Amino acid sequence: MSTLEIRNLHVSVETDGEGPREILRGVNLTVRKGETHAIMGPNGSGKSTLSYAIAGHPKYTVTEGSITLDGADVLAMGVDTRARAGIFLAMQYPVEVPGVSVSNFLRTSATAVRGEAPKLRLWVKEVKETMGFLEMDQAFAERGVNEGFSGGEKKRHEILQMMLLKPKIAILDETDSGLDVDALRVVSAGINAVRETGETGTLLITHYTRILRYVQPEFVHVMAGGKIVDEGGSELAATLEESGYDKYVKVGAGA
Ligand SMILES: Nc1ncnc2c1ncn2[C@@H]1O[C@H](COP(=O)(O)OP(=O)(O)OP(=O)(O)O)[C@@H](O)[C@H]1O
Repeated sequence: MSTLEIRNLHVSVETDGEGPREILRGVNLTVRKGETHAIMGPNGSGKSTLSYAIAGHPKYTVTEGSITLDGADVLAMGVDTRARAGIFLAMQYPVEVPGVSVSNFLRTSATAVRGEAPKLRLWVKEVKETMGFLEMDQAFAERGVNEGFSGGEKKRHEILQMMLLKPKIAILDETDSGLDVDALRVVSAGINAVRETGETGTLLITHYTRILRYVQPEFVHVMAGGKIVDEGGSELAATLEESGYDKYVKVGAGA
């Protein structure tokens, strides 16, 4: 069973001129295959830092603790090895890659992750069908990656990648932000389609409960001040909608 285990994770970021700053201060989290976890929390609590640390962003240094995937030391792996091991990050702000078409990007990514090129005819069919599922115009396949895409189109493209790459662990960093109602419905359907295979563990980072009406997590974790300060089931998300994060901000800052 695929399991991502994070133990006592401390992460620092290199600041401009002020040396390293500790952002994560002892995060513990276990995500198993088939499970959906939501990480919620106020601005600046460390949610994106957690996602970057798992994916291997070079600006973030793990100073203490461990991350393992099926027992293998993720921290000893480079970014590309992590992706091949089955870790996928849908970024909060997807970057443009001008001059690289979506179709080339997707096929190259799939070849790298699978270790061999997908059979062309089957691959083309799969990409077409998945784009259809996500209600994306097929013309996107020939456009530069994220080049001139709207915010919502970028997020659909992230989910398209996830559906095609079929990761063991999918980290979705604010995939819901900036989506209109229709895009939210379609993106959520994509997340649920992957989830229903039972093969992927999902870490859904969000501020809002809006997406959790479509994608119901079994586990909700609240992050504040670089730590997980509360945990529960989907009922916790409903409580947060009512109460906000105020009480957690104090807990996160205090300890
Ligand atoms: N390069 C950096 N230099 C200085 N501070 C940084 C840097 N990168 C991140 N931080 C700080 O780390 C904290 C956590 O940021 P992070 O992006 O992980 O929070 P977040 O919970 O994802 O926030 P949001 O919900 O607003 O996206 C913030 O206070 C942020 O300013």
